[in-house]
Amino acid sequence: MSLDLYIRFRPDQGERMEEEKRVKRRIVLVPVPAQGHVTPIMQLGKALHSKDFSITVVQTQYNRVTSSKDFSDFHFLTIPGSLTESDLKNLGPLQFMMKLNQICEATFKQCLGQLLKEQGDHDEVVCVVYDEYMHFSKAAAMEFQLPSVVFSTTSATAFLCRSVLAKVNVEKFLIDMKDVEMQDKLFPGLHPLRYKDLPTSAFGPIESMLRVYSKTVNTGTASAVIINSASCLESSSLARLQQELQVPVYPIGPLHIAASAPSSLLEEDRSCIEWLNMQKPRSVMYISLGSLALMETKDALEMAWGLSNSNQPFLWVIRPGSIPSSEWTESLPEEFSKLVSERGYIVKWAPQMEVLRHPAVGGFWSHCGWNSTLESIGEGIPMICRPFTGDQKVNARYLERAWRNGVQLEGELEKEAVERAVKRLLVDEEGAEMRKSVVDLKEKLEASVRSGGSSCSSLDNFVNSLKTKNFMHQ
Ligand SMILES: O=c1ccn([C@@H]2O[C@H](COP(=O)(O)OP(=O)(O)O[C@H]3O[C@H](CO)[C@@H](O)[C@H](O)[C@H]3O)[C@@H](O)[C@H]2O)c(=O)[nH]1
Repeated sequence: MSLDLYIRFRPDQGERMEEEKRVKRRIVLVPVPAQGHVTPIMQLGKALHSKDFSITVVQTQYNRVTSSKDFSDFHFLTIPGSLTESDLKNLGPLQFMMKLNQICEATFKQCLGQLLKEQGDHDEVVCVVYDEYMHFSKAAAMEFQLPSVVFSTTSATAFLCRSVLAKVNVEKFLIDMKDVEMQDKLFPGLHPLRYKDLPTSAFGPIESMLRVYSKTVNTGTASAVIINSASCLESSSLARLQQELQVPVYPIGPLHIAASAPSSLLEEDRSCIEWLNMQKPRSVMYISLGSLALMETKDALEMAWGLSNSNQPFLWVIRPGSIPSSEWTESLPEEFSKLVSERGYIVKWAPQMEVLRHPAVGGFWSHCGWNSTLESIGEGIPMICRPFTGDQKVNARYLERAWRNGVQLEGELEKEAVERAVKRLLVDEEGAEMRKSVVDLKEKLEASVRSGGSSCSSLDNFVNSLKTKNFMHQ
Protein backbone atom coordinates (compact mmCIF):
# COMPACT_ATOMS: atom_id res chain seq x y z
CA MET A 1 0.00 0.00 0.00
CA SER A 2 1.40 3.41 -0.97
CA LEU A 3 2.39 5.86 1.72
CA ASP A 4 1.33 8.88 -0.21
CA LEU A 5 -1.24 11.02 1.39
CA TYR A 6 -3.77 12.34 -1.07
CA ILE A 7 -5.46 15.64 -0.61
CA ARG A 8 -8.58 16.01 -2.61
CA PHE A 9 -9.73 19.42 -3.72
CA ARG A 10 -12.48 20.83 -5.88
CA PRO A 11 -11.87 23.04 -8.89
CA ASP A 12 -13.44 26.52 -8.89
CA GLN A 13 -16.16 25.65 -11.39
CA GLY A 14 -17.93 23.56 -8.79
CA GLU A 15 -17.80 20.46 -10.89
CA ARG A 16 -17.63 17.27 -8.85
CA MET A 17 -14.33 16.40 -10.38
CA GLU A 18 -11.64 15.43 -7.89
CA GLU A 19 -7.96 15.72 -8.43
CA GLU A 20 -5.35 14.08 -6.35
CA LYS A 21 -2.38 15.97 -5.21
CA ARG A 22 0.57 14.22 -3.70
CA VAL A 23 1.93 15.23 -0.32
CA LYS A 24 5.47 14.03 0.27
CA ARG A 25 6.06 12.68 3.74
CA ARG A 26 9.42 13.73 5.12
CA ILE A 27 11.56 12.07 7.78
CA VAL A 28 14.28 14.04 9.55
CA LEU A 29 17.40 12.03 10.41
CA VAL A 30 19.89 13.15 13.07
CA PRO A 31 23.20 11.21 12.90
CA VAL A 32 26.11 11.19 15.35
CA PRO A 33 29.08 12.75 13.50
CA ALA A 34 31.17 9.55 13.44
CA GLN A 35 31.64 6.97 10.67
CA GLY A 36 30.18 4.03 12.59
CA HIS A 37 26.95 5.99 13.12
CA VAL A 38 26.76 7.93 9.84
CA THR A 39 27.02 4.74 7.75
CA PRO A 40 23.95 2.94 9.17
CA ILE A 41 21.76 6.05 9.46
CA MET A 42 22.39 6.90 5.79
CA GLN A 43 21.48 3.30 4.93
CA LEU A 44 18.30 3.74 6.97
CA GLY A 45 17.64 6.94 5.00
CA LYS A 46 17.97 4.99 1.75
CA ALA A 47 15.65 2.24 3.01
CA LEU A 48 13.01 4.80 4.03
CA HIS A 49 13.47 6.73 0.78
CA SER A 50 12.72 3.53 -1.12
CA LYS A 51 9.44 3.43 0.83
CA ASP A 52 8.59 6.81 -0.68
CA PHE A 53 9.61 9.15 2.12
CA SER A 54 11.60 12.33 1.55
CA ILE A 55 14.70 12.52 3.69
CA THR A 56 16.29 15.49 5.45
CA VAL A 57 19.60 14.84 7.20
CA VAL A 58 20.39 17.35 9.96
CA GLN A 59 24.11 17.29 10.72
CA THR A 60 26.57 19.01 12.98
CA GLN A 61 29.42 20.96 11.41
CA TYR A 62 31.96 18.22 12.04
CA ASN A 63 32.12 15.03 9.92
CA ARG A 64 29.34 15.91 7.50
CA VAL A 65 28.16 13.63 4.72
CA THR A 66 28.09 15.64 1.54
CA SER A 67 25.35 15.46 -1.00
CA SER A 68 26.51 13.08 -3.73
CA LYS A 69 24.91 11.16 -6.55
CA ASP A 70 23.97 8.48 -4.01
CA PHE A 71 21.97 11.00 -2.00
CA SER A 72 20.86 13.37 -4.75
CA ASP A 73 17.25 13.29 -3.48
CA PHE A 74 18.22 13.92 0.13
CA HIS A 75 18.07 17.35 1.71
CA PHE A 76 20.98 18.26 4.03
CA LEU A 77 20.91 20.86 6.83
CA THR A 78 23.67 21.89 9.20
CA ILE A 79 23.12 22.79 12.85
CA PRO A 80 25.15 26.00 13.26
CA GLY A 81 27.87 26.45 15.86
CA SER A 82 28.45 22.84 16.89
CA LEU A 83 31.72 21.16 17.94
CA THR A 84 34.83 20.57 15.83
CA GLU A 85 37.44 17.85 15.28
CA SER A 86 39.78 19.45 17.80
CA ASP A 87 36.97 19.38 20.40
CA LEU A 88 36.72 15.62 19.80
CA LYS A 89 40.50 15.26 20.27
CA ASN A 90 40.53 17.36 23.43
CA LEU A 91 37.39 16.02 25.06
CA GLY A 92 37.40 12.36 23.95
CA PRO A 93 34.23 10.71 22.58
CA LEU A 94 32.28 10.50 25.87
CA GLN A 95 32.65 14.15 26.92
CA PHE A 96 32.26 15.19 23.28
CA MET A 97 28.84 13.53 23.10
CA MET A 98 27.75 15.03 26.42
CA LYS A 99 28.76 18.53 25.29
CA LEU A 100 27.26 18.09 21.83
CA ASN A 101 23.92 17.24 23.43
CA GLN A 102 24.08 20.35 25.61
CA ILE A 103 24.91 22.81 22.88
CA CYS A 104 22.75 21.41 20.08
CA GLU A 105 19.39 21.34 21.82
CA ALA A 106 18.52 24.99 21.20
CA THR A 107 20.10 25.25 17.74
CA PHE A 108 18.41 22.07 16.57
CA LYS A 109 15.06 23.49 17.70
CA GLN A 110 15.68 26.57 15.55
CA CYS A 111 16.74 24.40 12.64
CA LEU A 112 13.67 22.17 12.86
CA GLY A 113 11.39 25.20 13.37
CA GLN A 114 12.79 26.76 10.20
CA LEU A 115 12.33 23.51 8.27
CA LEU A 116 8.69 23.29 9.39
CA LYS A 117 8.08 26.93 8.48
CA GLU A 118 9.49 26.41 5.03
CA GLN A 119 7.72 23.16 4.29
CA GLY A 120 5.22 23.68 1.50
CA ASP A 121 1.72 22.31 1.13
CA HIS A 122 3.13 19.25 -0.55
CA ASP A 123 5.65 18.35 2.06
CA GLU A 124 4.98 17.23 5.62
CA VAL A 125 7.51 16.24 8.29
CA VAL A 126 6.16 13.04 9.84
CA CYS A 127 8.87 12.21 12.35
CA VAL A 128 12.40 12.79 13.61
CA VAL A 129 14.64 9.71 13.74
CA TYR A 130 17.67 10.41 15.90
CA ASP A 131 20.74 8.37 16.77
CA GLU A 132 20.36 7.26 20.40
CA TYR A 133 23.42 9.37 21.31
CA MET A 134 21.78 12.54 19.82
CA HIS A 135 19.02 12.56 22.43
CA PHE A 136 18.82 16.37 22.43
CA SER A 137 16.62 15.88 19.34
CA LYS A 138 13.61 14.65 21.27
CA ALA A 139 13.02 18.02 23.01
CA ALA A 140 12.66 19.78 19.64
CA ALA A 141 10.41 17.04 18.27
CA MET A 142 8.27 17.35 21.39
CA GLU A 143 8.04 21.12 21.07
CA PHE A 144 6.75 20.85 17.51
CA GLN A 145 4.55 17.86 18.39
CA LEU A 146 6.37 15.60 16.00
CA PRO A 147 6.85 11.92 16.78
CA SER A 148 10.45 11.00 17.52
CA VAL A 149 12.11 7.62 17.01
CA VAL A 150 15.37 6.35 18.50
CA PHE A 151 17.79 4.72 16.08
CA SER A 152 20.30 2.34 17.66
CA THR A 153 23.43 1.59 15.63
CA THR A 154 24.65 -1.13 17.98
CA SER A 155 23.39 -4.65 18.62
CA ALA A 156 20.26 -5.32 20.66
CA THR A 157 22.44 -7.10 23.22
CA ALA A 158 24.64 -4.01 23.62
CA PHE A 159 21.49 -1.89 24.06
CA LEU A 160 20.23 -4.35 26.66
CA CYS A 161 23.57 -4.17 28.49
CA ARG A 162 23.40 -0.38 28.57
CA SER A 163 19.89 -0.62 29.91
CA VAL A 164 21.02 -3.05 32.65
CA LEU A 165 24.06 -0.89 33.48
CA ALA A 166 21.94 2.25 33.70
CA LYS A 167 20.15 0.58 36.63
CA VAL A 168 23.06 -0.96 38.57
CA ASN A 169 24.02 0.07 42.06
CA VAL A 170 26.93 2.29 41.03
CA GLU A 171 29.00 1.82 44.21
CA LYS A 172 28.81 -1.97 44.09
CA PHE A 173 29.41 -2.03 40.36
CA LEU A 174 32.55 0.09 40.70
CA ILE A 175 33.90 -2.30 43.35
CA ASP A 176 33.08 -5.36 41.21
CA MET A 177 34.72 -3.89 38.13
CA LYS A 178 37.94 -3.20 40.06
CA ASP A 179 38.06 -6.79 41.32
CA VAL A 180 40.32 -8.77 38.96
CA GLU A 181 38.75 -12.08 39.97
CA MET A 182 35.28 -10.89 38.97
CA GLN A 183 36.37 -10.21 35.40
CA ASP A 184 36.03 -13.81 34.17
CA LYS A 185 32.72 -14.41 35.96
CA LEU A 186 29.44 -14.37 34.06
CA PHE A 187 27.42 -11.21 34.62
CA PRO A 188 24.04 -12.24 36.11
CA GLY A 189 21.28 -12.37 33.51
CA LEU A 190 23.46 -11.59 30.52
CA HIS A 191 24.83 -15.01 29.56
CA PRO A 192 27.34 -15.54 27.87
CA LEU A 193 28.74 -12.12 28.82
CA ARG A 194 31.32 -11.89 31.58
CA TYR A 195 32.03 -8.78 33.63
CA LYS A 196 34.93 -8.01 31.29
CA ASP A 197 32.64 -8.18 28.24
CA LEU A 198 30.36 -5.42 29.49
CA PRO A 199 30.37 -2.33 27.27
CA THR A 200 32.53 -0.15 29.52
CA SER A 201 34.41 2.63 27.78
CA ALA A 202 38.12 3.06 27.14
CA PHE A 203 37.44 6.78 26.69
CA GLY A 204 36.46 7.81 30.21
CA PRO A 205 35.61 6.77 33.78
CA ILE A 206 32.77 4.32 34.44
CA GLU A 207 30.72 7.05 36.17
CA SER A 208 30.66 9.26 33.03
CA MET A 209 29.90 6.25 30.90
CA LEU A 210 26.95 5.28 33.10
CA ARG A 211 25.61 8.85 32.84
CA VAL A 212 25.82 8.71 29.04
CA TYR A 213 24.21 5.26 28.93
CA SER A 214 21.29 6.26 31.10
CA LYS A 215 20.54 9.08 28.62
CA THR A 216 20.72 6.76 25.60
CA VAL A 217 18.44 4.07 26.99
CA ASN A 218 15.88 6.51 28.32
CA THR A 219 13.57 6.57 25.32
CA GLY A 220 11.48 9.25 27.08
CA THR A 221 8.90 10.67 24.70
CA ALA A 222 10.10 8.62 21.72
CA SER A 223 7.44 6.56 19.96
CA ALA A 224 9.62 3.65 18.84
CA VAL A 225 13.13 2.23 18.66
CA ILE A 226 14.67 1.09 15.38
CA ILE A 227 17.63 -1.21 15.69
CA ASN A 228 20.17 -2.27 13.06
CA SER A 229 19.95 -5.96 13.86
CA ALA A 230 18.01 -9.06 12.94
CA SER A 231 16.14 -11.63 14.99
CA CYS A 232 18.24 -14.51 13.59
CA LEU A 233 21.26 -12.95 15.35
CA GLU A 234 19.87 -12.10 18.75
CA SER A 235 16.25 -13.08 19.20
CA SER A 236 16.36 -13.41 22.98
CA SER A 237 18.03 -10.01 23.49
CA LEU A 238 15.48 -8.44 21.17
CA ALA A 239 12.62 -10.07 23.08
CA ARG A 240 14.04 -8.83 26.40
CA LEU A 241 14.60 -5.37 25.01
CA GLN A 242 11.01 -5.26 23.84
CA GLN A 243 9.93 -6.16 27.39
CA GLU A 244 12.18 -3.49 28.93
CA LEU A 245 11.16 -0.61 26.70
CA GLN A 246 7.72 0.94 26.75
CA VAL A 247 7.62 1.41 22.98
CA PRO A 248 7.77 -0.90 19.92
CA VAL A 249 11.22 -2.12 18.90
CA TYR A 250 11.81 -2.62 15.17
CA PRO A 251 14.84 -4.79 14.23
CA ILE A 252 15.30 -3.95 10.56
CA GLY A 253 18.93 -4.88 9.87
CA PRO A 254 21.43 -5.52 8.59
CA LEU A 255 20.88 -2.23 6.82
CA HIS A 256 23.99 -2.58 4.65
CA ILE A 257 22.37 -5.58 2.94
CA ALA A 258 18.95 -3.95 2.78
CA ALA A 259 20.13 -0.61 1.36
CA SER A 260 23.45 0.43 -0.10
CA ALA A 261 24.48 4.00 0.80
CA PRO A 262 28.20 4.76 0.34
CA SER A 263 29.03 7.43 2.95
CA SER A 264 32.73 7.19 3.72
CA LEU A 265 33.98 10.25 5.58
CA LEU A 266 37.59 9.42 4.70
CA GLU A 267 39.15 8.91 1.30
CA GLU A 268 39.29 5.23 0.38
CA ASP A 269 42.58 3.92 -1.00
CA ARG A 270 41.48 1.67 -3.84
CA SER A 271 45.00 0.51 -4.67
CA CYS A 272 44.48 -2.30 -2.16
CA ILE A 273 41.97 -3.93 -4.53
CA GLU A 274 44.70 -4.26 -7.17
CA TRP A 275 46.96 -5.77 -4.52
CA LEU A 276 44.19 -8.20 -3.49
CA ASN A 277 43.76 -9.20 -7.15
CA MET A 278 47.28 -10.64 -7.01
CA GLN A 279 46.66 -12.83 -3.93
CA LYS A 280 45.43 -16.42 -3.74
CA PRO A 281 41.77 -17.12 -2.87
CA ARG A 282 40.97 -16.89 0.87
CA SER A 283 44.61 -16.35 1.77
CA VAL A 284 44.52 -12.74 3.03
CA MET A 285 43.93 -11.50 6.55
CA TYR A 286 42.21 -8.09 6.43
CA ILE A 287 42.90 -5.92 9.48
CA SER A 288 40.89 -2.84 10.41
CA LEU A 289 40.03 -1.26 13.73
CA GLY A 290 37.25 1.04 12.52
CA SER A 291 37.11 4.80 12.87
CA LEU A 292 37.82 5.41 16.57
CA ALA A 293 39.95 2.63 18.12
CA LEU A 294 43.55 3.35 19.06
CA MET A 295 46.58 1.04 18.96
CA GLU A 296 49.67 1.03 21.19
CA THR A 297 53.07 0.87 19.46
CA LYS A 298 53.94 -2.36 21.26
CA ASP A 299 50.70 -3.99 20.07
CA ALA A 300 51.36 -2.88 16.48
CA LEU A 301 54.77 -4.54 16.70
CA GLU A 302 53.47 -7.80 18.18
CA MET A 303 50.82 -7.88 15.45
CA ALA A 304 53.41 -7.26 12.73
CA TRP A 305 55.61 -10.08 14.11
CA GLY A 306 52.71 -12.52 14.40
CA LEU A 307 51.34 -11.70 10.96
CA SER A 308 54.77 -12.00 9.38
CA ASN A 309 55.44 -15.34 11.12
CA SER A 310 52.09 -16.72 9.93
CA ASN A 311 53.36 -16.54 6.34
CA GLN A 312 49.94 -15.34 5.18
CA PRO A 313 49.47 -12.12 3.19
CA PHE A 314 47.69 -9.31 5.03
CA LEU A 315 45.97 -6.03 4.21
CA TRP A 316 46.20 -3.64 7.16
CA VAL A 317 44.26 -0.39 7.58
CA ILE A 318 46.22 1.95 9.84
CA ARG A 319 44.09 5.04 10.23
CA PRO A 320 46.01 8.33 10.63
CA GLY A 321 45.97 9.27 14.33
CA SER A 322 45.19 5.73 15.51
CA ILE A 323 48.66 5.31 17.02
CA PRO A 324 48.79 7.86 19.87
CA SER A 325 51.31 10.69 19.39
CA SER A 326 51.96 9.71 15.79
CA GLU A 327 50.52 11.27 12.64
CA TRP A 328 50.48 7.87 10.98
CA THR A 329 53.14 5.11 11.22
CA GLU A 330 56.24 7.30 11.42
CA SER A 331 56.72 6.75 15.18
CA LEU A 332 56.87 2.95 14.76
CA PRO A 333 60.36 1.41 14.90
CA GLU A 334 62.10 0.47 11.63
CA GLU A 335 61.58 -3.18 12.46
CA PHE A 336 57.86 -2.64 11.76
CA SER A 337 58.42 -1.66 8.10
CA LYS A 338 60.67 -4.68 7.58
CA LEU A 339 58.09 -7.05 9.06
CA VAL A 340 55.21 -5.78 6.95
CA SER A 341 57.09 -5.18 3.70
CA GLU A 342 57.22 -8.80 2.52
CA ARG A 343 53.61 -9.96 2.77
CA GLY A 344 51.73 -6.93 3.97
CA TYR A 345 49.97 -4.02 2.30
CA ILE A 346 49.12 -0.96 4.40
CA VAL A 347 46.52 1.70 3.63
CA LYS A 348 45.07 4.61 5.60
CA TRP A 349 41.45 3.73 4.80
CA ALA A 350 40.04 0.97 2.62
CA PRO A 351 36.80 0.42 0.68
CA GLN A 352 35.89 -2.12 3.37
CA MET A 353 32.79 -3.64 1.81
CA GLU A 354 34.64 -4.27 -1.44
CA VAL A 355 37.58 -5.74 0.46
CA LEU A 356 35.36 -8.14 2.42
CA ARG A 357 33.68 -9.23 -0.81
CA HIS A 358 37.01 -9.92 -2.51
CA PRO A 359 37.69 -13.66 -3.08
CA ALA A 360 41.27 -13.28 -1.78
CA VAL A 361 40.11 -12.31 1.72
CA GLY A 362 39.84 -15.25 4.12
CA GLY A 363 39.67 -13.59 7.53
CA PHE A 364 38.97 -10.24 9.19
CA TRP A 365 40.95 -9.03 12.23
CA SER A 366 38.55 -6.52 13.69
CA HIS A 367 37.86 -4.35 16.73
CA CYS A 368 34.30 -5.70 16.32
CA GLY A 369 32.41 -2.45 15.81
CA TRP A 370 28.81 -3.40 15.04
CA ASN A 371 29.02 -2.34 11.37
CA SER A 372 32.20 -4.34 10.78
CA THR A 373 30.64 -7.31 12.57
CA LEU A 374 27.53 -7.21 10.38
CA GLU A 375 29.57 -6.61 7.23
CA SER A 376 31.89 -9.53 7.97
CA ILE A 377 29.03 -11.93 8.71
CA GLY A 378 27.21 -10.58 5.65
CA GLU A 379 30.17 -11.64 3.48
CA GLY A 380 30.71 -14.97 5.23
CA ILE A 381 34.14 -14.04 6.62
CA PRO A 382 35.29 -15.45 9.99
CA MET A 383 36.93 -13.00 12.39
CA ILE A 384 39.79 -12.49 14.80
CA CYS A 385 38.23 -10.38 17.52
CA ARG A 386 40.29 -7.79 19.36
CA PRO A 387 37.75 -5.37 20.85
CA PHE A 388 38.94 -1.96 22.01
CA THR A 389 35.99 -0.40 23.85
CA GLY A 390 32.26 -0.37 24.59
CA ASP A 391 29.89 -2.59 22.61
CA GLN A 392 32.84 -4.12 20.71
CA LYS A 393 33.48 -6.40 23.71
CA VAL A 394 29.88 -7.61 23.64
CA ASN A 395 30.10 -8.29 19.89
CA ALA A 396 33.42 -10.13 20.25
CA ARG A 397 31.97 -12.44 22.89
CA TYR A 398 28.92 -13.14 20.74
CA LEU A 399 31.09 -13.81 17.68
CA GLU A 400 33.13 -16.36 19.58
CA ARG A 401 30.51 -17.94 21.84
CA ALA A 402 27.07 -17.42 20.34
CA TRP A 403 27.65 -17.36 16.57
CA ARG A 404 30.90 -19.36 16.64
CA ASN A 405 32.59 -17.57 13.79
CA GLY A 406 35.26 -15.66 15.64
CA VAL A 407 38.40 -16.21 17.69
CA GLN A 408 38.89 -13.70 20.45
CA LEU A 409 42.41 -12.56 21.37
CA GLU A 410 42.36 -11.57 25.03
CA GLY A 411 44.90 -10.10 27.42
CA GLU A 412 48.37 -8.90 26.44
CA LEU A 413 48.90 -9.15 22.71
CA GLU A 414 51.79 -11.50 21.93
CA LYS A 415 53.22 -12.43 18.58
CA GLU A 416 52.83 -16.19 19.16
CA ALA A 417 49.12 -15.80 19.89
CA VAL A 418 48.69 -13.59 16.81
CA GLU A 419 50.41 -16.14 14.58
CA ARG A 420 48.29 -18.96 16.02
CA ALA A 421 45.03 -17.06 15.57
CA VAL A 422 45.84 -16.19 11.93
CA LYS A 423 46.66 -19.82 11.15
CA ARG A 424 43.54 -21.09 12.94
CA LEU A 425 41.42 -18.95 10.64
CA LEU A 426 43.27 -19.19 7.35
CA VAL A 427 45.06 -22.54 7.41
CA ASP A 428 43.49 -24.96 9.90
CA GLU A 429 40.36 -27.09 9.57
CA GLU A 430 38.89 -25.00 12.40
CA GLY A 431 38.82 -22.00 10.05
CA ALA A 432 36.88 -24.00 7.48
CA GLU A 433 34.34 -24.95 10.19
CA MET A 434 33.98 -21.32 11.22
CA ARG A 435 33.48 -20.35 7.60
CA LYS A 436 30.65 -22.89 7.31
CA SER A 437 28.92 -21.46 10.35
CA VAL A 438 29.34 -17.86 9.19
CA VAL A 439 28.07 -18.69 5.69
CA ASP A 440 25.02 -20.24 7.32
CA LEU A 441 24.42 -17.03 9.27
CA LYS A 442 25.03 -14.93 6.14
CA GLU A 443 22.22 -16.79 4.38
CA LYS A 444 19.89 -16.21 7.31
CA LEU A 445 20.73 -12.50 7.31
CA GLU A 446 20.06 -12.24 3.59
CA ALA A 447 16.72 -14.00 4.06
CA SER A 448 15.77 -11.62 6.87
CA VAL A 449 15.95 -8.54 4.63
CA ARG A 450 14.21 -10.21 1.68
CA SER A 451 10.47 -9.85 1.16
CA GLY A 452 8.74 -11.85 3.89
CA GLY A 453 11.88 -11.92 6.07
CA SER A 454 11.75 -10.70 9.67
CA SER A 455 13.70 -7.45 9.14
CA CYS A 456 11.86 -6.62 5.94
CA SER A 457 8.50 -7.12 7.69
CA SER A 458 9.71 -5.11 10.66
CA LEU A 459 10.56 -2.17 8.38
CA ASP A 460 7.12 -2.44 6.78
CA ASN A 461 5.53 -2.48 10.22
CA PHE A 462 7.44 0.64 11.18
CA VAL A 463 6.40 2.39 7.98
CA ASN A 464 2.77 1.37 8.51
CA SER A 465 2.87 2.56 12.10
CA LEU A 466 3.76 6.05 10.87
CA LYS A 467 0.37 6.15 9.21
CA THR A 468 -1.56 5.63 12.42
CA LYS A 469 -2.85 8.82 14.01
CA ASN A 470 -1.74 7.93 17.51
CA PHE A 471 1.81 6.92 16.53
CA MET A 472 3.09 9.59 18.90
CA HIS A 473 1.32 8.04 21.85
CA GLN A 474 1.96 4.36 21.27
O1 LIG B 1 39.24 1.24 6.19
C1 LIG B 1 38.06 1.25 6.53
C2 LIG B 1 37.64 0.96 7.83
C3 LIG B 1 36.29 1.00 8.11
N1 LIG B 1 35.40 1.31 7.15
C4 LIG B 1 33.94 1.38 7.47
O2 LIG B 1 33.74 2.12 8.63
C5 LIG B 1 32.67 1.57 9.39
C6 LIG B 1 33.20 1.36 10.80
O3 LIG B 1 32.14 1.04 11.64
P1 LIG B 1 32.30 0.05 12.88
O4 LIG B 1 32.88 -1.20 12.45
O5 LIG B 1 30.97 -0.05 13.55
O6 LIG B 1 33.38 0.72 13.80
P2 LIG B 1 33.52 2.19 14.49
O7 LIG B 1 33.86 3.16 13.47
O8 LIG B 1 34.48 2.01 15.59
O9 LIG B 1 32.03 2.43 15.08
C7 LIG B 1 31.53 3.06 16.24
O10 LIG B 1 30.12 2.91 16.07
C8 LIG B 1 29.63 1.56 16.05
C9 LIG B 1 28.13 1.62 15.86
O11 LIG B 1 27.53 2.28 16.93
C10 LIG B 1 30.01 0.83 17.33
O12 LIG B 1 29.62 -0.52 17.24
C11 LIG B 1 31.52 0.94 17.56
O13 LIG B 1 31.88 0.34 18.78
C12 LIG B 1 31.93 2.40 17.55
O14 LIG B 1 33.32 2.55 17.78
C13 LIG B 1 32.26 0.28 8.71
O15 LIG B 1 31.04 0.48 8.00
C14 LIG B 1 33.39 -0.01 7.74
O16 LIG B 1 32.98 -0.61 6.52
C15 LIG B 1 35.79 1.59 5.88
O17 LIG B 1 34.98 1.84 4.99
N2 LIG B 1 37.12 1.54 5.60
